[in-house]
Amino acid sequence: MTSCSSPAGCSGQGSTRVNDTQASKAAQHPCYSISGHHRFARMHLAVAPACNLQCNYCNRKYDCSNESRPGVVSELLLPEQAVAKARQVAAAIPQLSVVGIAGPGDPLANIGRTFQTLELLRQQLPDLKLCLSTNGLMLPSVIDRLVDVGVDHVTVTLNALDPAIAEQIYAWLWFDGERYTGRSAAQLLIERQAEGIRKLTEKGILVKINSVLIPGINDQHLLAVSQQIKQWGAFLHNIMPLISRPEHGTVFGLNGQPEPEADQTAAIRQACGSSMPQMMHCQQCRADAIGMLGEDRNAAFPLSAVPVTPPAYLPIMHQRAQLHASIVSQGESEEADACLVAVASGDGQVIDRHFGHTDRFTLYSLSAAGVVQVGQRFTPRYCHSPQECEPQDAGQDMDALLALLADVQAVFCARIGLTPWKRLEAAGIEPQINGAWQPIEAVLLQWWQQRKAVTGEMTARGVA
Ligand SMILES: C[S@@+](CC[C@H](N)C(=O)[O-])C[C@H]1O[C@@H](n2cnc3c(N)ncnc32)[C@H](O)[C@@H]1O
Ligand code: SF4
Ligand code: SF4
Repeated sequence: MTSCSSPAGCSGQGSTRVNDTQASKAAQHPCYSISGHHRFARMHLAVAPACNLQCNYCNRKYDCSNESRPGVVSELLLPEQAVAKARQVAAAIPQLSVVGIAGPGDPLANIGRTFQTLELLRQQLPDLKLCLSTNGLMLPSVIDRLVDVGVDHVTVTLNALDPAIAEQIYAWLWFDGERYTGRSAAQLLIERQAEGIRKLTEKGILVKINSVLIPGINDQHLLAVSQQIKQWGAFLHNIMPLISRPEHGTVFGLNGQPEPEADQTAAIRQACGSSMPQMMHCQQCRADAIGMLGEDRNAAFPLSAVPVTPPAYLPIMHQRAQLHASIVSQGESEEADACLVAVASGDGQVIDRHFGHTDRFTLYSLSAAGVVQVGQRFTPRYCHSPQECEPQDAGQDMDALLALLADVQAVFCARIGLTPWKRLEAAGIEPQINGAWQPIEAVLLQWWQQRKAVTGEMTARGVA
């Protein structure tokens, strides 16, 4: 399996070692992986207008289709509109791998709209990575919901650990129906951010920390931030230069707070790189950006042009899986005997899930490039308890599951009932339980070598 020791080449002498599961999760996220950013696309859904915090560098009232900076959008979307648009974009941009919510306000200050969007995305686009960007104030309250809906990348903006510094950055916040200002607001925010980040990393969610570099306020403090987030298990640090123009109408812009020079940003990133891998390729995107990083195709997808009846998704998903398999295995998966297989695993290391109980399958491409993870697909669950593992009537949900997996050649799981076993075989998909409780990579490699040997023998004997 492809492995790396830092977030795919991001700068950082003191890179924490990254395990295979983390590396595979990051590889297809254009922000979390430097090698992924030329090859995979992202889409931000602007469903979250409100915020529970006021940063002195942010003004979301400013809306301009030509301007590219965080917090700016052309159109706000309702959850259903956002998901319809995501389906349209998924059909038009096959490199799409991630759909995220990054504002224009804070996703967790709009909890109803945010989770409705995430749940609809999970149901209708079961293979796309879900991502979220938040100030962290409400994080501790929603960790389990994020895990349940399958969000596995979260960005938290953490500008300071010291309340004396933080109170210069934030004007006020709302929490539990109360307004906080000054030191007490700063203290509360930092406590909630710390708790949220620790809980996310404990759950195995990849956490990226954004820190806005504000000269004269937190520039000397970001090394301490980098060191602390490493302790908390964050994956990547993204130091973003402050954007502070008077015409944006922010407190900092109007007060003449200077933006950092490029060499100051570079020097601070380099210093922080001794603690944490640094993101160097952030484009400080709009909250409705679409496409590869550095490009924004949002203008090509106005809400007025979103089809009322979106195209059927599964054929689009199957085609995209072939493309992504070819990208992650550097074209090797296009060879004749390359194939896609699905694995039921909870921890991404061992085949440990029952076919009928797993909430997701991990897809692997087997080719000359070896065993390479291609992504995940969330299941429409058809069996909800061990007593139900042999459904008398393998009906709708089993049909949906077979449609989800129609492009794979084998399914590896720890256990499977007789009825689904037969249904898989009838659909031309090989059920495999021989690798139960064993490491995924070794099992897949062995299966693939045996398969190649059999295919080679048949070819030699002239069997079609
Ligand atoms: C618009 S926010 C939306 C998500 C969430 N509310 C947050 O603050 O993390 C996305 C990112 O843009 C950053 N940002 C907003 N205004 C900025 C500015 N004027 N200069 C630099 N970064 C900015 C935020 O700090 C955050 O990391
Ligand atoms: S938390 Fe995010 S959306 Fe809210 S004011 Fe700060 S930057 Fe803007
Ligand atoms: S703002 Fe930076 S981290 Fe966020 S999507 Fe754009 S490139 Fe990625």
